[in-house]
Amino acid sequence: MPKKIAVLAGDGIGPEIVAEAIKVLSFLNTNMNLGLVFENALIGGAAYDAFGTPLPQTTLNLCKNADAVLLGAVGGPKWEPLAHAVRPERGLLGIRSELNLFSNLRPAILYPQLVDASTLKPEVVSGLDIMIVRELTGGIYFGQPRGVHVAENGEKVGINTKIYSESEIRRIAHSAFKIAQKRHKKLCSVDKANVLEVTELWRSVMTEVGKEYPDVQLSHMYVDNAAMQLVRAPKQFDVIVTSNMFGDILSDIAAMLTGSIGMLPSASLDANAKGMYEPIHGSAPDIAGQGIANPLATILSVAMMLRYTFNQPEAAERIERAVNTALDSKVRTADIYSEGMIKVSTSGMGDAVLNALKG
Ligand SMILES: NC(=O)C1=CN([C@@H]2O[C@H](COP(=O)(O)OP(=O)(O)OC[C@H]3O[C@@H](n4cnc5c(N)ncnc54)[C@H](O)[C@@H]3O)[C@@H](O)[C@H]2O)C=CC1
Ligand SMILES: CC(C)CC(=O)C(=O)O
Ligand SMILES: [Mg+2]
Repeated sequence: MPKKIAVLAGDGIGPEIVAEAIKVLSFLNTNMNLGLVFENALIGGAAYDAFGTPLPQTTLNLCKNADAVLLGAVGGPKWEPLAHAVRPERGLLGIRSELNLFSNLRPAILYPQLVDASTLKPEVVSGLDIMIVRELTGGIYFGQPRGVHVAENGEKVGINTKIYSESEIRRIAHSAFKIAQKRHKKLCSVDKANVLEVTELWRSVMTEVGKEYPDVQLSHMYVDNAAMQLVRAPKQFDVIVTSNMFGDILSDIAAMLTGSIGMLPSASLDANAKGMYEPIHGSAPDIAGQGIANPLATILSVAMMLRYTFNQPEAAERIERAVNTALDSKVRTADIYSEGMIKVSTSGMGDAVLNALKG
């Protein structure tokens, strides 16, 4: 039975980086007889332009019937004048929510070849390997009420609401503890429990769930301190678990420790590890169409897909080793380039990974 992958390239650099990931995955598909089939669909601004909605029903149906989804990125200045409800980003939030992808894994690993590209000193950052577990279908990006209203005094007010139920916190807690058990057994829950009641609940549920995982050392940290600690001494962390918006922000910080936001992949999983895989960055309108975007985050997202959804650890490791080999050969896209390296385009980097895979 073939396994179907829905491919949603999206906007901006999305199509450029997804093309490289598909190049790599197609090779492995044939070489290792993985039985994968691909089907493309529109999401985000591209879908809005074609159908007037950022998440067409046909795209949603395809994703629901697929075994996994590969996504590039959505959004861009072209769609910013639109009402929020039809903006590209709502298509992304919609698909995450419709597919119940509550557990977003964002590993931040510094490849040794990129130590000089990190914003931190080598002694602070070399060997960095942390996992951010971000709750993805709740919190302030989804809470109601939302919107801009005119108050009784005639003034406009903007409203977003951060809501978490106990069950939402409990399920992301279990995801994070299970991941920590397979790593160094250290979990740091990041919240703002000193100010926000919703995260006071977050902290108490984390502590309660922690009793079921006595082998994992649980700590708590306020998000402002966590942002600071990530750039002061990031190797103190093993696994971080946090809410939707805090995880969004902290993972962009963590990305720069690895040299570039173009290096960080992600897996967004439901309760059965059916998932959507995407780089953590956006559609990078400032460099779109120039063929200079770094495709490694998307290629590494495909490795996560093979590991988490298709249970093909050997195929995943082959991709990760090939990325290592490509970096050993000194090829660098502009975002991770330094003196003495060989500057390559988006497809040049994809080719380097492909050639490494071919051995
Ligand atoms: N998952 C998604 O689809 C996301 C979508 N967005 C959307 O993307 C659009 C642009 O957002 P920004 O805030 O500019 O964030 P962004 O992540 O798209 O770009 C931030 C900076 O990082 C650079 N960058 C990003 N990916 C790169 C790559 N692979 N290689 C080299 N450089 C890269 C960009 O050139 C830019 O200078 C917005 O519409 C935003 O809403 C933002 C984040 C995630
Ligand atoms: C639409 C945004 C929530 C996307 C984003 O910034 C992310 O998921 O990292
Ligand atoms: Mg983000």
